[in-house]
Amino acid sequence: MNQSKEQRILNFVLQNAVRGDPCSVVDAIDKYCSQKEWAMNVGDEKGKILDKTVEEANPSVALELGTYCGYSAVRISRLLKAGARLLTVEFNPEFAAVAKQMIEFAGVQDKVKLLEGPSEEIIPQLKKKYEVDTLDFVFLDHWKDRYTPDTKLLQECNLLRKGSILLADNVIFPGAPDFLNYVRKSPHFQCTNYPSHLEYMQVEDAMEKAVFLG
Ligand SMILES: O=C(NC/C=C/[C@H]1O[C@@H](Sc2ccncc2)[C@H](O)[C@@H]1O)c1cc([N+](=O)[O-])cc(O)c1O
Ligand SMILES: [Mg+2]
Repeated sequence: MNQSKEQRILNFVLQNAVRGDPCSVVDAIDKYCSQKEWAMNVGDEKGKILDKTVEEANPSVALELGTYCGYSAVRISRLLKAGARLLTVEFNPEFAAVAKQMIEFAGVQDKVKLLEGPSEEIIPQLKKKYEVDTLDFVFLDHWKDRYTPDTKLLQECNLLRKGSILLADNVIFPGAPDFLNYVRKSPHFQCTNYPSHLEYMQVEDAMEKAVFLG
């Protein structure tokens, strides 16, 4: 049975990155996806915006929606302080299997918990089943039409606190117009837009930071 693109990306990492070195894993994925096969990793240009926002948040508990191959899970977790953790949600079992191996090869498995299932089911379980009080940082990079309902769900489940930082990928391309509308109009969020480019392409894109005001 022939390999998926995600398996080819993982194999390239296993052959070309250094086990236990998250930066080498991130660099290998970027090398493969810029030179061989495009894939929807956040990439290095937007990845640098992600890095800065994670450093600003300095989270004890972070959530990622949309693990895919694990690129941003590795990128985020490499910046986490001792004892901090990232919960990442993926509902496609093939992608989750690749991401699990990517996370373990990078050596960040003690910081990252991959939760398999749809975000709308997992978010309401975070407090009781995953012992979360509130989230310090949330990276939204899953289906773009889920950004708004899941942001509302995070609020309804009391998972955000004054100062919680949400960062959304792709608000220009493929676009998340209803999310931009929702957070920019809401009195509960202070928003900042970070223009950038689509990963590995010369297409305009942007990330949106939305800080919860309580
Ligand atoms: O479509 C995009 N991303 C959707 C991502 C989806 C990821 O999240 C889950 S969906 C899910 C659902 C519910 N809960 C958890 C995960 C999918 O299995 C995939 O792993 C996208 C597309 C482009 N592009 O150029 O077309 C560029 C990007 O940067 C993108 O992020
Ligand atoms: Mg994306």
